[in-house]
Parts: sequence; structure tokens; C-alpha cells
Amino acid sequence: MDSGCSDIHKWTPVCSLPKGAQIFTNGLRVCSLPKGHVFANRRGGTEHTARRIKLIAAHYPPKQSYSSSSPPTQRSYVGEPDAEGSCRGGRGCSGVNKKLRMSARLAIPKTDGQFRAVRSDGCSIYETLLLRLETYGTLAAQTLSGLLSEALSEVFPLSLRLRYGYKLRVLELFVLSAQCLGSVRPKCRLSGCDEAARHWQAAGTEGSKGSSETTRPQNENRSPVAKPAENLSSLLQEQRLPLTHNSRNSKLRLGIGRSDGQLTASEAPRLRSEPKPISHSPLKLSLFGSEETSDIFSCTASTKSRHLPHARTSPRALLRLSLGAALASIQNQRRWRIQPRDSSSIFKCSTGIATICSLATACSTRCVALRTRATRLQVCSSGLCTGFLSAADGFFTEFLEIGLKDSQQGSIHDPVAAREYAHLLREVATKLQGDLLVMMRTYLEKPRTSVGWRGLVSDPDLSGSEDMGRGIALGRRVLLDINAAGLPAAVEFLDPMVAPYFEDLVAYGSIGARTVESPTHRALAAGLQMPIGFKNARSGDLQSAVNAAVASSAAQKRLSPDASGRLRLQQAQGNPDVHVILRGGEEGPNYGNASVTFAAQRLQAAGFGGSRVIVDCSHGNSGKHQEGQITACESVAEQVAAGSSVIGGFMIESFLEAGNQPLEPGVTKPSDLRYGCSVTDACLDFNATQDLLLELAAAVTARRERNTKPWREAAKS
Ligand SMILES: O=C[C@H](O)[C@H](O)COP(=O)(O)O
Ligand SMILES: C=C(OP(=O)(O)O)C(=O)O
Repeated sequence: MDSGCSDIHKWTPVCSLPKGAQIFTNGLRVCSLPKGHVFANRRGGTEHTARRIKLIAAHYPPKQSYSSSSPPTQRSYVGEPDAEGSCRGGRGCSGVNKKLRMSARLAIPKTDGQFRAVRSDGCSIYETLLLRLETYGTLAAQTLSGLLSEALSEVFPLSLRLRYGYKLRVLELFVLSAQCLGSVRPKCRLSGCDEAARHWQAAGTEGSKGSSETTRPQNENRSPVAKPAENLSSLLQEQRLPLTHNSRNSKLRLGIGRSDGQLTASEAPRLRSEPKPISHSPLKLSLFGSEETSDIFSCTASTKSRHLPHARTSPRALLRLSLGAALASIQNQRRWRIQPRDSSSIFKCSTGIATICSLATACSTRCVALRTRATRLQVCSSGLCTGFLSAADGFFTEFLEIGLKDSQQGSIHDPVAAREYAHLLREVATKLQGDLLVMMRTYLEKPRTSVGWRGLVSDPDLSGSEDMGRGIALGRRVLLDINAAGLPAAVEFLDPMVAPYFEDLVAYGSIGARTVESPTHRALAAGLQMPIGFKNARSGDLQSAVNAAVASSAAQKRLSPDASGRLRLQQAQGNPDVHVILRGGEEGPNYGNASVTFAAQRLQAAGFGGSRVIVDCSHGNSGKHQEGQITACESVAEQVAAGSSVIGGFMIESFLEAGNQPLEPGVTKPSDLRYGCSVTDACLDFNATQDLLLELAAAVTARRERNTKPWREAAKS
């Protein structure tokens, strides 16, 4: 027994993996037995690391046999440990490795039910999570997407926002995540924001509990708020954790985006050497140099990358940027091109990937569920998966089958309550993920009709202090918490100068009724790497939202601060995932079938296909009374259940408690506010929200039953 695993007997097997497979993690002493049992002995790790292992274990129960004849609903691997449980230990598992930095392999279920150990070289800095959509059971996909979104949102709020050029059957998502998961905490270097430093340091000591507790120091002599631009670079810096990279022979190659939308694969230079210029030969992007993945996607070379100055600053920067995702379509053996819409914003939005994962999980749930029903459904499921990422139909078509639910609070004014709400919502979201993709609206900026509290970013103390530096840091912490809770986050983008601080943590955005006519907001939306919904005007006018969608789907340039705070000319490629949000208006509600149909006609006339209508059941559709949301939601449910192929999603304003409460900054004492109750729009309480979610999920299911045509034709009708 390897001395390093001497206390192996203290732990029960947590999961069975093929021979030689190990669990990669940090803070866990992991030994893999020759026959494939993996024991986990947690020593000095963080709670969520152990939870992560359990998460894997829950979905790979040992000793369950797999027979190729039964429909693959859950993959498990039969592995028998040695009687004596001797542990040869894998790389990095030797007792000598005191730093608990374990190399490992992740066992990935394959279509034949066996596992494929995905290689990572010893001491490799990355763990590869391979998400294979159609061949996994839901649980495995859930496990991996849960791991992925947790890892991403926690350590790497970065992801490559992708534009899909080809239909595909299987979503394979290769994401590289840092070795120091959960152990290296950002050292907040935010100038003028000592509080954020405390947040992150507290999070570091508290391990997985994270920390959105807002400890408001009374007499903190905070240094003056730094210039927002300076804040951004230090914010982003502290989010890019220092990576340790011991491997001498990592062949990691990076897909580096360029302004012309192509990717340049580059050899990740050794840490010790000076960064080599990014090579431009047509390269196969291979992960860890392992051949089996090298054909996953190939990059076409072209002119030198101009827009990533930091990519040349150091190998570390390059390594940090090593986030790539690959989709392979089995049907036509075609590889797809990654088409980042805007290289300067190529590294964004961990929840963009997390959203893809939750969509993938939802699709895989659908796939598994559908597969058990009939061949047609099998077609539908592949149609679903294909539809999911078919650029032709835009991001929203896939929601037709899943239904987007954007559960939202009027606005975020208390990070602690927001985090509590997120965890409650996550539970419901998981239950309903086969039908609804639930995102949490996290409005950090509040547009006002005239005056009033303008949101956490502007006034985090709810006192009129307008401490924007702290507001931005707190806003990021809230988004990280929501991501870490496993929910994609949705925001309204109000101040274009604030957008760069948050967009990498946001999976869905809206432009509000007060800014839908604004050319500046339309240009902002054109470069954002996530679906953007345009609210109709407060008057009720819909055309302004349709015009905004047209404008934002076109390529355009705009001035925007970059990570170093300098203004740069952003070349936005145009946002293909734009749509309209019916939020009612001065002329009354517009959630009814006639209004929805009218909106679809106006979008069609403007050249948009697919389903691109979301109904906001609040605001003008509820008369700003929370009960009014129920009526609106019920109408949406009726339309969806009747087979409407137009409604792609809906929004409600919801919080822990029903209603809202007055807040007059500088007059109302924050401590007097009722916990869990909105300080802006009236919200439904969580129970009422849950009932509505169940009703709407049932409507989505009913729609599927009704849709006699193949799924994708229905989406177009
Ligand atoms: O949801 C938020 C409100 O609709 C928005 O902030 C406007 O509120 P007001 O009209 O009270 O300013
Ligand atoms: C301000 C909001 O909506 P609208 O722009 O539709 O008023 C909101 O959703 O918080």
C-alpha cells in the first residue's frame, strides 16, 4: 500500500472508474486502485471539492453492470477493487507528493458503456471535462456540467462564446480548467475597494461557503474609489488566478481568437521561456497533446492576431486564455469553425459555457427521455440537439422545446438574500431542467422612470453614497455566487461603461424599455456574447424593439474600455441571438395570443426566423402588482400548451417574500428593510413562483406532445 494512501481504509469507495483512471482534484488525496475503485481521502481540501467527488460518485455508482442491449440511460462501469485494496497510486498519487497536487485522469463514459480515460499528463495543470451529449445518461451529463459550471464560475469566469456554423449531433465540450480549483483564492487587488478584498479573503478561508455576506464596516476608512477602468483590470486580474504550471512537456495549444473571427492555434510556450509569437500554421488543436483529441477541431490560420496584446505579455497570460471548446458533428463528419463574434470579447462569460452545459443537460435529459419513447422522438431529440446549436435558427429556437424561464427579482439589493434565493431556485431548476432552462435575473443596475434607487452598482449601501467601485465589486461577487450556485445569470445592461465589468459572468441580457431606442445600447448588444432581449417601449410600441433587434444583429464598431481601461474600438460582429420581450405598456398588457402573434409577424417581416418572443409577465403586463404576473403567466402557459411555436421564454419578478417595500436612499435605514422583500418592483414569493414554474413546465411538455411535425419545422411555423 502506497504510504501516501495509508489511511485509505478510512474512506468508503466513492466511485468506480476504469483501471488507472483517477479523479483529478486539488485538496483531495486521491488514490486509484489497480482495479479501478477510487477512494477519496479529503485532507485540507475544501468542502465543495469533496462534494465534487461525491457528485461524481453519485453518478458512477460502483458495481452496477451495464449491458449493451438495454437502452443506455445511465452509464456505469463495473470495476472490482483488489481484495486488499492495495493502491499502486497513480501519477501524483505517491505519498511523496506532499502538495496534494494530484495528476489524474477523468473517466468519460463512451457510447459502448465503457469509460474512456481522458489523458492528462502528470502534473498537468488542466483537467479535461468532456461532455458528450447524446451518449451520456442525464446523470453523467449533469455531473459533468455541474462540475464544469462550478469550476468555471468559481475559478475561471471565462469562456469562449461561440457561434455555431454547423448542425451537430453531439455536443463535446472541452473545457480546460485550472489545476488550482478551489485552493487558490483571488487576492483582491481592487484599489479603493477594501471590502471586496475582505469578501474574497473571507471566501478563501471559508472554502466553499464562498462569501456574499455583505459585512458593511461602519468606520472603514476605505481608500478613495479607484477609477472604474482601473477597477476593471484589477477585477479581471483577481479573477484570473495565478496558475501553477509544472509540466515540462505540456503541448497545450490554444485557440486564440482574432478580430476577423478566425482562431489561431498557438503552441503554449513554456513558462520559463519568453512567449513565442503566436504561430500561424494551420494547426490541429490538440488538448494535452493527446492524439485522440487532436482532430476535434482544426483552426485555420490567417493573419496575425492583433487584438490580444495581453496574449503576448506572458506565457501565463496565454495559459490563462487557454479555454477552448470544440463541437464535432458526427452526422456529416464536419468540423465546425469557432467564430467568436468579437475577439476582444472572446474571453467572456463562464455562464455562457455554464448555460450551454445546462442546456446540454436539458437536451440530454430530453434526449434520454425522448429516446425512451420512440424513434421519432429520437429524431426529435437529435433535432433538439441540432436545433440547440444551429446558428440558422438563433439561440432561442432551442428554448422552444425547453422553455426559458427567467426568474428574477425586481433588483438585487441584498447579496445575502440573493444567494439564498439562488440556492432555492437552483433546486427547482434542477427538477424542471428537462423542460425549463431557468436563469436568475440579477439586475445590478436599475433604470428609473425619473428618480429612485438605481441599483447595487450605483448605490451598494442603499444610502445614496453612490460608491460605484464597491458596487461593481459587490456585483461581481453576487454574479459569482449565482454562477457557483449553478444558475446562469441574466442582467439588464444599462450603463454601457459598466457592461465590461459583468458580461463575462452573464448568460442572458436584456435592454430595457427606457433604452431600447438607444443606438449606444444597440451597439453594445451587437458585441455582447450572449442572447439579448429588447423590451418594447414603455408606451407599448413594439417596433422599437424589432428595430433594435435588427440593428444589434448587424456588425458595428463602438468605443469600449478594454481590460486595461483604455478605450478601444470594439469590432462587434453582430448578435445573432437577439429577440424581443413583451413587457406591456401604457396601452395595457401585450401577453395575449394576438400580441404574441403580432410580434412574431413583425420579427418575421424583419427577417428573423425561429421563436424570438419572450413574455415579461411583470411590469406593464402585471400593472406592477405581483398577482398580475400570475394572470400573465397563465396566459403564456395556455398558449404554449396549445402548441405555440413563437414563445421562447418568459420572465417573472420573484423573491423570497411577496410584494415590495419603499426605499428612499439616505432616508430609509437599510437595517429597517424587511429581509427578502424587493425594494423596487412588486415580486411574487418563492412558493407562488414555484407553482408557476411547474405550470409552465407542464405547458412545455404538453406542447411537445402536440407538436406532430418534426420539431424543427414546428419551430419555424
Ligand atoms: O423593474 C424595475 C422598474 O420597472 C424600473 O426600475 C422603473 O421603476 P420606476 O418607474 O419606479 O422608476
Ligand atoms: C426595468 C425593467 O423593465 P422595463 O425596462 O421593462 O421597465 C426591469 O425588468 O427591471
